[in-house]
Amino acid sequence: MRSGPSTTAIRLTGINKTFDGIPVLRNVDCSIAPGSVHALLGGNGSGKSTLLKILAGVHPADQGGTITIYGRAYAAGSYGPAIARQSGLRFVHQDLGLVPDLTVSENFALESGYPRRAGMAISWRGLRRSTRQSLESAHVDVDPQTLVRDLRPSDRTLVAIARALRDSDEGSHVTLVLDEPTASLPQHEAGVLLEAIRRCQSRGQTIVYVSHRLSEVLEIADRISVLRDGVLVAERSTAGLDEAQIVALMTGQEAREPLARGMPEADARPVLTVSGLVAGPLRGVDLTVRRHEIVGVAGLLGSGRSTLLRTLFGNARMERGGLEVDGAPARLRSPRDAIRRGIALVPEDRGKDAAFADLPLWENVSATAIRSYWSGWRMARATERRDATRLIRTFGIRTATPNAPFTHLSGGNQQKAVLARWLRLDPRLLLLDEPTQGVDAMARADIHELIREHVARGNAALVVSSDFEELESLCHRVIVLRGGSRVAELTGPRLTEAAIAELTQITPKEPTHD
Ligand SMILES: Nc1ncnc2c1ncn2[C@@H]1O[C@H](COP(=O)(O)OP(=O)(O)OP(=O)(O)O)[C@@H](O)[C@H]1O
Repeated sequence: MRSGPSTTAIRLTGINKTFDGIPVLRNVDCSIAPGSVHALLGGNGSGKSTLLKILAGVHPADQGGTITIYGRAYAAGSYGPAIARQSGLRFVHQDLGLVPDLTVSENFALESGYPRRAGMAISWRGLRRSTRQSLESAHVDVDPQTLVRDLRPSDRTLVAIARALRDSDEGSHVTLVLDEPTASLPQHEAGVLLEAIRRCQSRGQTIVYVSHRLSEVLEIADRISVLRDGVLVAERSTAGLDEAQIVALMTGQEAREPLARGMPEADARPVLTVSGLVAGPLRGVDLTVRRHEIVGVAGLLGSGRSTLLRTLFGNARMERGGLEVDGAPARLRSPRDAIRRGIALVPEDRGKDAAFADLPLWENVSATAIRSYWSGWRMARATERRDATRLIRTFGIRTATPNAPFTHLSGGNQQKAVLARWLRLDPRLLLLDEPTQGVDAMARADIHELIREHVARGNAALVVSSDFEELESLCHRVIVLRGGSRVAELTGPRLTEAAIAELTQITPKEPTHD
């Protein structure tokens, strides 16, 4: 740890934030020690991102609080992005802000500008050199000439970190703030990132870090601060803490036991039978999903896992193969065909693919059922709204009002809303792509329970997830895809997180896109 006069890197005192008259952060006091890894935890919607945005100067806090960085105090109301930057704060947000079709150096130049030679021509060599230096000093082993889209996911995050740290001088006070850096990474790639965080810490940098992966937090963080409904309810060392204690801090209640994974009958009728499916990267995949069954699909990026779901939802062209739904041959040429056959898809990117971002929450929940409110000459809007409001309650979606725009909901609540919308159609086959990415431990348990209840009613689910722990705890069976082929199936005692991780990774080099 660096020696210096200040025993606190960042101190927040009396921070309040109100959106449209609704308090989101209430009198938050929080201290972060220099050279520590400090995790900011809390359920979906508890106020973590809002607090980080206040620290970045993106959202102004309400008048009255103070932000102190290495001994310099700023009134929260007059704090802004320039002060954050001058004070050595560097942010990496979840959507890394990298342009996939530009090279790593060009992405660096987007923020720092292009170096110029005399005569004002861009010095491409100078740009590559300075980018290489920044990557080397952050120990990131990536060629500056590579296109960002060709990098593996953990390298993209490392590049974003190196870019954030690029002009931070040795010995200066730097605080790296990471908002859910491992949320979209498969477990083995998350490990690479945690290593990078440890290296930053060993160089004396302070790291503030938001994550829902509690095992990871216990592995890497020195201290945690826990927000519950906008109030900071605990700040303590991770020494001696376990996951159940953290969940109890986040919820104010004892941790719940997960529901048992009931086994489907071996001779249950197939809901879906796929034979010899060829589509995009998929090279002849066979698959059966039965009533009462949750089947997981594991594979690295490029294995074909998302193409499989898209094809089954009529969103990607099936080049060859056979498909049966409930024992009858099916041709799924569009999502409409799929929905008619009782198939629903909850996609991975709920912001882009799944939601009507500007519409209120209740209309988003209602979107799949609009026709049932059309009575020939007018829409029964009041009934529609009342039903949606009931669903919002049943699904435990936390919102101040059903009228809130979808984008104002926190990540986990957005995911529950999208799930609510599809489950109300009672689909025979529910397709889920990364169902709990960015979702807190409690909402994750709720979502798993909703999926289990749905299949218990005689339906089936097919789940793609990079979170192998999720596949182990949720699924009855997991198939492993590699390079477009099905290479293994795990059931019973062989279905473990470790076995899935090993089987997905055997080939070292695979394309990076589905
Ligand atoms: N721009 C906004 N306008 C109105 N309300 C907002 C806005 N941004 C966030 N909120 C509300 O503030 C509360 C806190 O949201 P925030 O995104 O900080 O939660 P979070 O702890 O980061 O959640 P998650 O873990 O799901 O990302 C939520 O109720 C959210 O709906």
